[in-house]
Amino acid sequence: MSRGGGSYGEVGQKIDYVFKVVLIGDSAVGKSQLLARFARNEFNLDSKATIGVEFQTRTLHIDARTVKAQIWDTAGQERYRAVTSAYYRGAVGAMLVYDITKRQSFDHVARWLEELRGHADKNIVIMLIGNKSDLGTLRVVPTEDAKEFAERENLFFMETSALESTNVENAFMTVLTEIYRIVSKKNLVANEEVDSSGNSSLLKGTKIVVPGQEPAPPTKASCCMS
Ligand SMILES: Nc1nc2c(ncn2[C@@H]2O[C@H](COP(=O)(O)OP(=O)(O)OP(=O)(O)O)[C@@H](O)[C@H]2O)c(=O)[nH]1
Repeated sequence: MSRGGGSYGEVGQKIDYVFKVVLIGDSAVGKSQLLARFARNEFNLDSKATIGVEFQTRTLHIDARTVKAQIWDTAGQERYRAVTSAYYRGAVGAMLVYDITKRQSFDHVARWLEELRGHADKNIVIMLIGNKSDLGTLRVVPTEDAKEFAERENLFFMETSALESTNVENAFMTVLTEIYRIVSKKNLVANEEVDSSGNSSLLKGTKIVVPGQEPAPPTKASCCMS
């Protein structure tokens, strides 16, 4: 996340903030398709497993500010995953995804949360996502179970369908708006703490990504249902 003197986006637009948000969760729960839907409004039913890591960006406006959402995606499968610490570094938001038709993907959510909390900033905004809500007849994870888990763990929660484009925009915008809310509140209180490199440190302990200096990818409960 960043706030600096400002940089300019693809169309010469001034960027006020860059928010890094990571996608995590088991393989095949739909992380890449949620990203494709949010970043490009696309969906691919024959999506291949992610190998390594990639990110996509989308520039949007929150409260008259220009925010670049930088959404990172890695493989759910251990052997294809990116280097964990590098993946979480600088993240100010996380989407923890499970598949409402795969019990195991929900049972693993606690483990993902543990990894996330072990590596990411403690102020990170987390959204639990039950994806594939279009497959209602195959549902094995009751909405209530996930909602209770999210409330207990203090996470946002939504069920989405990347296929039908249900709640995808809502889920990402909720996280990005919450990040923005925290940042602007801190901004008001602290009137910007500035570290030795000149970066403002608005989320305590969070590494700030200066606009225009996106890191290269490493090599190798409130609830809403619509
Ligand atoms: N019915 C339905 N299928 C979906 C949805 N989202 C993703 N899929 C399908 O689920 C499969 C896996 O989707 P991916 O987005 O590749 O899953 P992933 O979590 O990125 O998987 P890894 O890269 O292995 O971690 C693909 O066949 C997608 O088309 C959805 O909302 N509804």
